Amino acid sequence: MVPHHRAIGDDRPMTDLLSVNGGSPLHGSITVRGAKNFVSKAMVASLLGTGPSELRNVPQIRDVDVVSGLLELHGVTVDYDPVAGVLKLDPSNVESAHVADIDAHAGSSRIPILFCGPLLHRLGEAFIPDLGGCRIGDRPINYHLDILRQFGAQVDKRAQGIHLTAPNGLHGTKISLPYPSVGATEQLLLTAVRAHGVTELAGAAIEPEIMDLINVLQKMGAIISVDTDRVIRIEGVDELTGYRHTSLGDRIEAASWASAALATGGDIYVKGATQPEMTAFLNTFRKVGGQFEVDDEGIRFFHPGGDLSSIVLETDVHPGFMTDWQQPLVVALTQAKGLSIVHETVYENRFGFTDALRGMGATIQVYKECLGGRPCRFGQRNFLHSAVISGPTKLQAADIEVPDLRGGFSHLIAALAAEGRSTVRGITLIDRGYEAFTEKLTALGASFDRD
Ligand SMILES: CC(=O)N[C@H]1[C@@H](OP(=O)(O)OP(=O)(O)OC[C@H]2O[C@@H](n3ccc(=O)[nH]c3=O)[C@H](O)[C@@H]2O)O[C@H](CO)[C@@H](O)[C@@H]1O
Ligand SMILES: C=C(OP(=O)(O)O)C(=O)O
Repeated sequence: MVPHHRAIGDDRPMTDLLSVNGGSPLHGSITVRGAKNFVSKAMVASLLGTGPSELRNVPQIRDVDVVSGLLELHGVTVDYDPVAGVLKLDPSNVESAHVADIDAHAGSSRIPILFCGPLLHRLGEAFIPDLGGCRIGDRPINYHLDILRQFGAQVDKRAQGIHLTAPNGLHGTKISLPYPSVGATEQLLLTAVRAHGVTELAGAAIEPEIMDLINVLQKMGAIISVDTDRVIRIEGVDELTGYRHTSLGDRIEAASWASAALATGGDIYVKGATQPEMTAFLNTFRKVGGQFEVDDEGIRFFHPGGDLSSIVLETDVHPGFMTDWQQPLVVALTQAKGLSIVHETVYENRFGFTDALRGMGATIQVYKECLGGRPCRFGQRNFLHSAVISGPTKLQAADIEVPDLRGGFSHLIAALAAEGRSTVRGITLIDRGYEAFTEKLTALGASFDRD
């Protein structure tokens, strides 16, 4: 396993506090590599292969470390070159891991639940630790467990984690998801590709990261078709090989830097950002008043000067405006003229990070009603899932604590936009999904200390 470090090749430990001297626009060029929400899944897929796999464009983020550790516990040989971004995974000697070792990974990320199908196929049983991930809602795993049961798995919930077996093997089935969950769709794919017979999933999520996982599985020998009506069909096969694949870029990281450019009045070229995966974000960015230029290698995002415009926005599953883009963009909306409305329809509790923004002078109110669009699943319940942002407001420096991955990056953007010296605590959480972000801040001319 490769521990996450301050910079590629630099193994000094990092502190958890960043002091930011804000108030200056970010200017310059940075690179984003592979998508956190794809790379981790492609790593799990390697467990299904009879031979080694090679994944390229792999970023040095903590979620890669976590999944590497879990794979190693199961006997997979992991060899990661962070400079080249090449990850080699050899599953030739997959074995059951010690339960105590697995439990030690409790709370580390949400990826362990995706080990179920591959381990059941490989070993006939799976031990899964309690999941982690961002606390932005309840995040139940009922769809995952229902899917696994429908394939024929027996699920035993324990005081810590879950234990699964498949005494009669796993068999293709017909499933309809009540909501197009990304994780549940991936669960189904990783289980169906080697199940006996045909599986059909209606109501599937079709995020670009899922499409790239399908690319990987097809390279391994799987037979998968995707219809335009969110129906995915998989014909199970007896054996899958390893794969060689280059990850798609991280569209969430790219949008986060774009939002930082807008909030600070700056100009950032994001090498590795790609247009097709960011259509919904680019439309919104333009409506707010940001400008962008797309070329073959990336996208330049910049604030053209003048006022930004307020907007009405709803987060949604792909191809809509994704929820993970919401938090960084809200910081930019504090600088837009007028009232913006943001309706979060994917997670019921993703506005907690606005408390700190209010403390910095932003005018943001959160409501339990579905504002600005259609009613969503959270409407008749007690969740503060709509926000009204009134701007522009001058942000003031403050001492803030990182609540979660995207909320933390948003706080960082706010600190960079605010005049004066802010302290941002708990920034190692940001390492979970933003590669070398302090180096990128330096490249963009930010003034801060991390030591
Ligand atoms: C590692 C990773 O890829 N994380 C992403 C993934 O999370 P993740 O796969 O966890 O998100 P889901 O798409 O599954 O969740 C969407 C909604 O479905 C609900 N749900 C989900 C599963 C379930 O069994 N029951 C249930 O009710 C969730 O509570 C949530 O309200 O997709 C999200 C939506 O694009 C992104 O925000 C996350 O960054
Ligand atoms: C919610 C996120 O990730 P995770 O599912 O890993 O918590 C995210 O990347 O914004």
